[in-house]
Amino acid sequence: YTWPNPQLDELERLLYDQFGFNAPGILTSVLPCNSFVEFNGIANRSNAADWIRTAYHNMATHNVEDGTGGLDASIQFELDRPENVGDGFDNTIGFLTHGINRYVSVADIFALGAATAIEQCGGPKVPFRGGRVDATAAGVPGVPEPQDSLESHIASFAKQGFNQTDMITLVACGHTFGGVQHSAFPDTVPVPAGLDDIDATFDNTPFTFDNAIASEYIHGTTNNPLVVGHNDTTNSDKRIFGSDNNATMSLFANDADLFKSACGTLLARMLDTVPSDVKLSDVIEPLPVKPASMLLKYTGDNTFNLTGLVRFYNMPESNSRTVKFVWEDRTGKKDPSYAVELGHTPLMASHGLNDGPFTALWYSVGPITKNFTLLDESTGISKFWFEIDEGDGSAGKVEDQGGLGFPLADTIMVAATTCTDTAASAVRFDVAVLASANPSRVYIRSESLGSITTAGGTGTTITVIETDVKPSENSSTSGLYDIWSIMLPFSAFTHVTTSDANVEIVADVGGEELFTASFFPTEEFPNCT
Ligand code: HEM
Repeated sequence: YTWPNPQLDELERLLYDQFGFNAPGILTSVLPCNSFVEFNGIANRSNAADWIRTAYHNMATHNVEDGTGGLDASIQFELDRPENVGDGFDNTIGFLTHGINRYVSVADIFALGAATAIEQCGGPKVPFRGGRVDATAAGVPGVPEPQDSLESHIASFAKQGFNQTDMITLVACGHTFGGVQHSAFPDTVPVPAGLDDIDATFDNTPFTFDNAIASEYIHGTTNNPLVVGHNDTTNSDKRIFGSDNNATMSLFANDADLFKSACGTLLARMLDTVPSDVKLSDVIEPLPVKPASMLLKYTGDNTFNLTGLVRFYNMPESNSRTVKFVWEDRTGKKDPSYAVELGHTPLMASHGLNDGPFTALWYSVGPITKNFTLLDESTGISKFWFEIDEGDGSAGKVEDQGGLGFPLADTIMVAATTCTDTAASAVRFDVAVLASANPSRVYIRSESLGSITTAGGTGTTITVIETDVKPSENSSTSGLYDIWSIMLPFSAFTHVTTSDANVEIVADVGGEELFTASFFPTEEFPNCT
């Protein structure tokens, strides 16, 4: 995709900036994979298993015939059903909803959580698409249960869009993690004397993705409580795994790579099973060159202050490299003076999922001592790109998004006089508006989180808020820019999130939507005096 795209930028960041510099750190709370969540002291529980099971149970009520159900976060309202017994769903919802905002739905973070758990804990790469839409009520029931017959399981998976081989595969891919808990399935997992609860694992490696689920089953060494449980009625894995005379499970037992790649494909299909009116994005690949938080501030003394970062994906550290930030002015003119060298220290490195030995390096827009670049108000900026010189005699390289450049409109920007009014629990946004651009509308885009409570549970809602900014009296501070202002209460943009998607300023100019980078107003700007 092309930068900037607030939704895809945010999802890309959650996927690929997992560790190190500027990492949001939401999804890595799955680590370590044997992270034992203290649920009444039950060993063998893990976030990874819970996150994967939650995604499956949410998806499992999809109906291919009428296109309803799928990964739509409706599970939040379905926790009173016998088919959703167990505390793993609450655990997952509690963790993962920290990562939501107006660009990341609850359903997307459920899918991201499952994909990350699988990949970080030894599993295949699960190609990720974004754009899931949250349901606001429970869907129809229909998650398969262990006591159901094989015929009913085959029919249930067919309704979800999976054939019998897919069913065997998907159950094995899921049940390579975790196990069955006594408290949820007392009949299936009896508790030894002296213990309140136990978790009987599906294989001997419940915290990692591997083909032990298949090899132990095929070699007759399995303790899987859904295969060798004392009550054959609930031995659903036994019936499912054996339903093609063990053909599929034998293949998986003998070929770990085959199992891994089959799971990569099917788990991606599982996560991409959404109501038919939802359109998912293309698979999100890391952007090779990704600007982040490129925020222009209007200083009022004939300059703009530009802060921001750029991430170069898969770039090794080098002492001899120089990276230049080069721009074009408001009118599209270039000039040798429109360039500045970027700052970098070896600490400015990050990495993503465990799918290869790569590092991403970050550079700061401006020398590291200042971390900003001053631009001239009279000439401004319209787009930028990067020029990389490895300092080893090789030819320099231009990174300009395939010739497009990276657009940066100076039509609207936040003014440095923006401030926090603690007494009023609000932020006064001062917005510098390029008078000649004559925008038909300027507004602040933010969100508020709410909730819907039903008999089956409480779900989080994300409401986008648009607050219009109006021209203020005595607003003109220079011939070029006017300052428009609005007070916005904290309630419109503060909530539990460690993501940096917070507010942005948007302008409609000649039918085009221009927007600033997202920023945290209360962090970026001082108290009003
Ligand atoms: C016929 C289909 C299935 C049945 C009957 C079934 C049944 C079960 C049962 C009874 C548990 C124990 C839950 C608990 O004690 O809290 C469980 C756990 C689990 N299931 Fe399934 N399952 C099925 C398919 C799947 C699929 C397709 C996946 C994912 C791809 C999956 C992923 C998991 C995971 C990861 C756990 C472990 C949860 C934990 O340890 O907290 N299951 N399943």
